Amino acid sequence: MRFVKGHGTENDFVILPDPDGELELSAARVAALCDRRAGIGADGVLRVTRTKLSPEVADQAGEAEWFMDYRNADGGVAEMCGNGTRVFARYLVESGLADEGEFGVATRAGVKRVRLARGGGDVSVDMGAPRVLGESRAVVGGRGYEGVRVDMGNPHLACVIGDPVAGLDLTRQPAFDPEVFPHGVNVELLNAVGPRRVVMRVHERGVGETRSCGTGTVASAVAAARLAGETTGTWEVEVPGGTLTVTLDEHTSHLAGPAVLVASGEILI
Ligand SMILES: N[C@@H](CCC[C@H](N)C(=O)O)C(=O)O
Repeated sequence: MRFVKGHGTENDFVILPDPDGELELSAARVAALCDRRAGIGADGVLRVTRTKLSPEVADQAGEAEWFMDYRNADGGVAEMCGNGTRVFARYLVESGLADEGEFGVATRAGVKRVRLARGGGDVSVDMGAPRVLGESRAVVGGRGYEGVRVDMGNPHLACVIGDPVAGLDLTRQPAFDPEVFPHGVNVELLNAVGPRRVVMRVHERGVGETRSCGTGTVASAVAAARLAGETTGTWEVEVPGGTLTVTLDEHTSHLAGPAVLVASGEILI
């Protein structure tokens, strides 16, 4: 089986081309591919398949030829992945499956419009309107942090905190209220470091700490904006793997940053 490896601000993915929808992708298979010692290593898998061949998203086929079937490193299915969408778009354009410019990508959270040029540069994606659902609490290293619940298609709890995020221990899943998040949650911890500039770390559901999370950066911008009494504007979100730009307007949100393909090969396991 062929694969391509790519990343967006070091949120990394194994890309599996499956144009005819023939691949049986079990959770165990995904976890084996994402294993950083016995496999290729990645935060998740992006299966590239035709929308019209995928019953769960076939209604999006008129707007998006290709479906990003995203799986977390533990093998679980997630609704949406912001960096994954950008890397997926990069793969489609560089492999000739889509033309540069703007086009739709089908996801479990609906069609996402992406914009990019062939050969490099930023990939931007219209992430849709973040839904603020209220507040909740995460506990990290015995300390509780209040945060904002943001639905980006997938669940987030974004906490603007006073402690420096650099000192946090994110080797374990932060504790959260399972009644509020029955399907788990991605937890972002952030410091406001300047006007519309934040530093963020994230513990992703189904993965662990990652070096970036696109949906998480949008949730973080929403949390920082609320604290500043703002609803629109452009935020720079520094993550361990780089910097992403998040723009919030009245109707939607945009995420922009680099998306890079680094290798391709044959899977032997
Ligand atoms: N890294 C992603 C988010 C991937 C899904 C997440 N772990 C979940 O389970 O919801 C991003 O860039 O958004």
